[in-house]
Amino acid sequence: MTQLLKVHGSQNNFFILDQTTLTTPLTQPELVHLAQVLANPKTGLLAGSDGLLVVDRSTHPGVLGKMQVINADGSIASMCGNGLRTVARYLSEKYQLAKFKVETMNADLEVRQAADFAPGVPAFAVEISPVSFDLKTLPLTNIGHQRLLDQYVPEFAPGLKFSALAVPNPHLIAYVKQADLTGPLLGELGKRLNGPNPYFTDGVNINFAQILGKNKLFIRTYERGVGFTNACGTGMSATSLAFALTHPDLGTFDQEITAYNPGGLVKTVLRHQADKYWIELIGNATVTHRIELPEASLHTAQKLSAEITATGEQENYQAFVESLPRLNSLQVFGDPS
Ligand SMILES: N[C@@H](CCC[C@H](N)C(=O)O)C(=O)O
Repeated sequence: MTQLLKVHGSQNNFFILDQTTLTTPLTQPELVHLAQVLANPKTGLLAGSDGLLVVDRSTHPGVLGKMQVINADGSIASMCGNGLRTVARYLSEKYQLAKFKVETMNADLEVRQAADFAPGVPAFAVEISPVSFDLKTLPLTNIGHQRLLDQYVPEFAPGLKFSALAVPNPHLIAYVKQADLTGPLLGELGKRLNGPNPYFTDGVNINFAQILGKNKLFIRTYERGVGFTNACGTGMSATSLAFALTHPDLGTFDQEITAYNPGGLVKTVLRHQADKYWIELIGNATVTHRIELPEASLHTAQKLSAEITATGEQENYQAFVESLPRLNSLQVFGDPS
């Protein structure tokens, strides 16, 4: 029998599979197929997920493990901030370490255990980097700019100013009024820029943020490869950085920014050294279920008959979100699993 974990960061839900525990590790096509099956609310376990986080050994010196991110549609992402916190917790418990590095597609990133967010709500802090404003790295083409920071792009939506950056996965950001945060525009733009289009040829994560005050945002994300999620860790990191650069009176470096999202909240801390930016993302790393199933069924992703045990952590998480201020109709207070 093999164990999968169902986890979340701000109710951005994932399964974790540790390839090192298998007699025969899954091939890459098997992993992609498994991710699609597990994520699907009909074929998956526990109402599906936003993706699969694959843990493996790292060959890099001084790095404890490796994370691969597979989106719900089977596409591969270079990073996942909420997911990295949960992988950090998994590796921290496996190796009894509180601070270490995890290999991701483009960088070995620092992670550390943080103070619990609330009773029974463990939290981790993870490094989000490298950051790039060069539109070639997203890629974003055919808009006549090399960088996009708080500029009107009528091709995307008239009347909104956009910023774009890679952290290193691609993000498009707009600061909006509450009507646009909850209205249909984000979904329409998300579908358009993640289908065949001349601008984001590899798709993009789109973040609409409402400015709530000094160092305070509410962020809703339409994710590439997924659709609407309860939260996107890299999205909240990128949106916090763009906030401080475009609204320096309201967003500050080296201080905590609170980023509310439909699934809860995270804290971000923006850092800038020489010409380099990076972000510390701090938030819950919750394990909701432990799932035992035969290794063979993982290879085929068929007949996923599993023994599922709830950990009880979701009740603690729900008590935490219930204590948050009611900000809008997007907030998820029910049980997502
Ligand atoms: N939910 C994630 C981001 C996952 C990857 C994204 N969909 C992409 O394709 O870039 C996060 O918490 O950062």
